[in-house]
Amino acid sequence: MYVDLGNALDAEPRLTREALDRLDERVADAHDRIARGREHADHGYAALNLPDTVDPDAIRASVADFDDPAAVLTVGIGGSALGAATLAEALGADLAHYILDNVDPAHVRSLLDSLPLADTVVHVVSRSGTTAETLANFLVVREAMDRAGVDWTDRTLVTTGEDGNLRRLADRHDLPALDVPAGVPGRFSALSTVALPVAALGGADLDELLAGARAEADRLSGSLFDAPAYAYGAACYALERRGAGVNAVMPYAESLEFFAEWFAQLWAESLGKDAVGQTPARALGATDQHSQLQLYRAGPRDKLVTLVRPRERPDVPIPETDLDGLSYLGGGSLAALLDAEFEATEASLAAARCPNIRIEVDRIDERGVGELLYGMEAACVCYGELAGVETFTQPAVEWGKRAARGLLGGGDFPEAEAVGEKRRLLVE
Ligand SMILES: O=P(O)(O)OC[C@H]1O[C@H](O)[C@H](O)[C@@H](O)[C@@H]1O
Repeated sequence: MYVDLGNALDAEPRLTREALDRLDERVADAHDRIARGREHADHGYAALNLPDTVDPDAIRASVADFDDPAAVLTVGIGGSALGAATLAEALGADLAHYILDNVDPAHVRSLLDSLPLADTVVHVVSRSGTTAETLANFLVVREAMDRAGVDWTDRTLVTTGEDGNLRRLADRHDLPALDVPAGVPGRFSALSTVALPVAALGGADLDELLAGARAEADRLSGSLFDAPAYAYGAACYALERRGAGVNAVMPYAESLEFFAEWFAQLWAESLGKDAVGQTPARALGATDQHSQLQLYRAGPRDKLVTLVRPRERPDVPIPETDLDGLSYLGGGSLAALLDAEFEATEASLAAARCPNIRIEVDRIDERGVGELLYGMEAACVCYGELAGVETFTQPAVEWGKRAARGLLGGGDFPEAEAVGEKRRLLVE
């Protein structure tokens, strides 16, 4: 992964090269803490060991019996869905991958009506094994398969923790079940049993994916100037402290659209604590040049824009045309056009002194995606160390989960009482 910080310097909010040099001493300390955490496989830090601790053979074996399914359905939410979505979109070009994360009944019904259930593999994922949305959706999927005369126990793979309702369900029906690795929070689990089965079903080379992640791990060092992941994490932290409370992540690749969503959870849930944090915004180049870019360039000076692209991509030629005014396009190619748009956006932000950072991988292939996901995770951990937050917890999310569970009669949760204390000012 390549990280270019040039346009992040001396913009507005203002980060100087000298400030980065000073921050580098703290990055060295952060790196020591991260290295120690990895060595002891402490909670969260263990995620950065995944390229070495995950067993790709076991993952390949877990999907080997599902030969060539027409579709794969991931039932999970948050970190238990977005990693699979990211990998499937980036690498599984021929894989028909669907996600059931939300419990919007209209969506669930229409998706189940359209899926070839007899030929669909269902991967149910929940680290805790208790998440209401995931368990409810799975019960609905099971029943839909039953009604369609499909033996769902033959079509289901589970990934979950040691105990919890999903583990009990898997045991009761003797379903194939993979373990969520110990010490790895959901949003850091893409390179594990949580998302790799879908990548394997899509024909991705898991060894290369992990090799990409390992290459990025090997670049972690005590200086942000030698470690692309730390360069990104530290620059984001420094810019946020100076007023860039928003980080708009804009990949110039359609197959990285889910990556931006995955990143949003990683950044928001890990770093949004103690009145600290950087709000992730999702954009897509070149599409959002024609919508959101206006705000990024000319709106409040509270933003960093992260531009992401592969250095090489497959191409499509643009046919020649004799239409005046279009001749500059004819004979060119879509990749050249997209790259020109990328360069132009970067330059337009720089000219307006809006801080932006360029992140590149060689290609959107297993190696590139492994580098990118691992690099962003390490960047996030580095940011968390510098900010002094508990990167690996999500108490605000848990609060809401308990309130919802209490409301549904799933136990005695005092958080549910807040529902009665809400204020209203209804205008009809
Ligand atoms: O994997 P699960 O236990 O079902 O959790 C799924 C998601 O639930 C919560 O909302 C957590 O805050 C997320 O970090 C997690 O990814």
